[in-house]
Amino acid sequence: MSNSDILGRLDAALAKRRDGDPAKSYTASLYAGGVDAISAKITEEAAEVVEAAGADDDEHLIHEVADLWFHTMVLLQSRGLDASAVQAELARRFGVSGIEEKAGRGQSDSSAN
Ligand SMILES: N=c1c2ncn([C@@H]3O[C@H](COP(=O)(O)OP(=O)(O)OP(=O)(O)O)[C@@H](O)[C@H]3O)c2ncn1[C@@H]1O[C@H](COP(=O)(O)O)[C@@H](O)[C@H]1O
Repeated sequence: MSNSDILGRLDAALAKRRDGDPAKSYTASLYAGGVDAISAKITEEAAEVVEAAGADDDEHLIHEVADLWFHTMVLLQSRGLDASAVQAELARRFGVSGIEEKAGRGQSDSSAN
């Protein structure tokens, strides 16, 4: 399958699972567990990414990052959001140095560290 706009197509599939049967759809079972259950899964997947980062197996690392992305997309969907919102935020940040952006935060947020 082409990977063109895969995040958009996956989001459409995840949205359709909102009324899905948890016994037949893994995504529906995640929604049924609520934000706490989805977040716990994200913590687990993030740890698997970190573990894979320490090994010399690129395919395994890609597999684990895909699992993490998938579960964060389910979390966004559970809040009525989708990947396009994150893509828009990354686009907004694009070309802005992370160091400059963080320094600029202090002008409007005195609690920034
Ligand atoms: N992209 C995914 C996707 N990525 C990961 N997963 C599931 O996420 C779970 C990951 O949990 P685990 O880490 O415990 O799984 P694991 O196999 O033990 O993995 P490792 O521990 O070995 O890393 C597995 O059940 C995977 O099948 C996904 N499940 C579904 N999708 C997409 O979502 C669509 C809807 O899926 P259903 O809701 O299941 O119909 C599918 O058509 C896919 O496009």
